[in-house]
Amino acid sequence: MYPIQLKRLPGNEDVPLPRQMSEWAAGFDVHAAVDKAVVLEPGARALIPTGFAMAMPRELEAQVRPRSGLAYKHGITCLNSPGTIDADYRGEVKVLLVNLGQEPFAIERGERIAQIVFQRVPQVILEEVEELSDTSRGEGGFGHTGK
Ligand SMILES: O=c1ccn([C@H]2C[C@H](O)[C@@H](COP(=O)(O)OP(=O)(O)OP(=O)(O)O)O2)c(=O)[nH]1
Ligand SMILES: [Mg+2]
Repeated sequence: MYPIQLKRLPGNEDVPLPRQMSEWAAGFDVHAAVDKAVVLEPGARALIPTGFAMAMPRELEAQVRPRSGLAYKHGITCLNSPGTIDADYRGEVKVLLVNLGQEPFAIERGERIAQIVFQRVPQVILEEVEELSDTSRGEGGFGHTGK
């Protein structure tokens, strides 16, 4: 169990903090902290505040992912999916939504707009070399094994 600290930002006492909607849910739903409804026209995008900031252990990241219901019913998804929240980020968590549907969509205050999933990030060291190890794939990629 990793401790995650959530800080509610001023003026957002009425906006729920992220929460699981079922006991074993991987994602914690996050809520829109818009002052008034934001209408996303088809093709438009908007950066939606969530009313909280957080701190997590260094070995974690949080991914901001779309909710499948909003995507399926309304074409609303996260443009930069999955969004990356770095462990050292202390600003307000925001969700970059885009409307890929055919109709305008209103995002209301308090509405669940996305979900965050916590992941462990391996610590790595990058090193520059002259040669890479041989493999049977070599430089093949982008469909070279067939359709
Ligand atoms: O969906 C997102 C994606 C990012 N962020 C915040 C947390 C993250 O740590 C920071 C930077 O995100 P990212 O590294 O994806 O963006 P960048 O364009 O590389 O910005 P920066 O130069 O600030 O790293 O923005 C969010 O609140 N929501
Ligand atoms: Mg970055």
